[in-house]
Amino acid sequence: MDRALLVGLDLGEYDMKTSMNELSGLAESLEIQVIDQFVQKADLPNGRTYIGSGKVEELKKAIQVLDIDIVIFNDELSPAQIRNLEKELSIQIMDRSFLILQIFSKRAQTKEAVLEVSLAQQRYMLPRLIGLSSSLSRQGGGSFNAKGAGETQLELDRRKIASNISQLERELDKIKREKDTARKRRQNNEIPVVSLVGYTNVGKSATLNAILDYILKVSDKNVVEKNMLFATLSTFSRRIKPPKKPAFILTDTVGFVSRLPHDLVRSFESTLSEVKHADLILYVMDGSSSLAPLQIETTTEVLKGLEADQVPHLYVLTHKDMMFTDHLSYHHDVAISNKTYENLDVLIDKIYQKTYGKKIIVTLHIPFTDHGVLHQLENDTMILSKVYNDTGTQVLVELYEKQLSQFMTYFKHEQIL
Ligand SMILES: Nc1nc2c(ncn2[C@@H]2O[C@H](COP(=O)(O)OP(=O)(O)OP(=O)(O)O)[C@@H](O)[C@H]2O)c(=O)[nH]1
Ligand SMILES: [Mg+2]
Repeated sequence: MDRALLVGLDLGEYDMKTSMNELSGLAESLEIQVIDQFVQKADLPNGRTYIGSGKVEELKKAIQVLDIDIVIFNDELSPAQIRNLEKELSIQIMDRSFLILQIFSKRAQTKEAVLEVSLAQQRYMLPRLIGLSSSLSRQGGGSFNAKGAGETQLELDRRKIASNISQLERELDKIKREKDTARKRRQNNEIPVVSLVGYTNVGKSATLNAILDYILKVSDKNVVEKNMLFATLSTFSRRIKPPKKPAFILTDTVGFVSRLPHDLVRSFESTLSEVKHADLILYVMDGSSSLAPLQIETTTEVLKGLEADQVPHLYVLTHKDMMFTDHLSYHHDVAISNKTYENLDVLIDKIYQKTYGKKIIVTLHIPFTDHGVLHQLENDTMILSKVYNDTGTQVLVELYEKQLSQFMTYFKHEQIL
């Protein structure tokens, strides 16, 4: 197991303790052992080495005394900063972006996620090749033509990466087009799409599983839910059709973390485009965590970047079974438990109100010739009464406002409640 030192620069932009703890969690999920943390207060990062020269000296000593293998920085470093730090500390340097990319790379399973992570990694690498190649030629050292050979190699590497990037972009574009077609087909069916979004490990996948189990009585779990960062890296959609109600599509997707690497968000365009086209977004927060408000801030930021912040939404707190009462003061529409299923019915009700509108009671007249319609009403609405007459069936049904358009030709009148 690699032994790591974490380094953070406190520029007063965010809560340092929380952020360093999160970095520590990220490192641990790559099975890196965190030995100690260094935080320096500063007005600006040092252009050459990110932290000040005094701190670099201090780090050098700590690396020896604590027998450290990697130094991890809580920020994205410039190519020059990586190169200079590597030179001065003679040790492997990782920045926050690289660390997150590594985790994604380890977790990616579907073809789409694997391609997206590779694309993000190649995009991250391209401007950093100089740093990497200088450390390579240092290792090779001594050759009389080292500099020239290094430059040629650099050019070759650069071309290779650029060609990988366009290859990956092409493959992902193909997947995205297929998904667009599937989505259009769904939109034509007018089934609303509801997307679960939020910070990593807050309970998005668990919410999908709980709804499947509670509403549909499908007890075999459908998506992986795990107490680990970035358990889900691909989108998974399930059609949810409770008895006597219309269907909707529920989509689980990749979780966020604060300051997600820009390359990563850009590369996950195909996966995240689902969110942008959703009819309703469920902002999921862990109600048992004091970090919930911070997590929702991050989620809102990412959604803004995806131009998905205008989509109608609901704030959902999970972990109600483990929640401190004061956390109920977090702004939310519903607090649920995916363990006891408390309030899942409330959540479902709210999802219907947001996607299908309010409930109404109407009288419809279905001629005998359109018998299939009665069957559909039995399935998708609540039939309150039925009277047969000479020409067909007069039915009193309770349904959602937006369902009515399908049955408009049979409409007689609405009952005012
Ligand atoms: N007690 C309790 N545990 C929950 C609840 N919701 C989720 N969990 C647990 O929290 C952990 C994380 O849940 P996931 O559903 O995997 O989280 P996620 O948001 O999908 O995470 P990523 O896929 O990493 O983005 C799992 O161990 C769940 O079983 C809840 O309401 N109560
Ligand atoms: Mg998940």
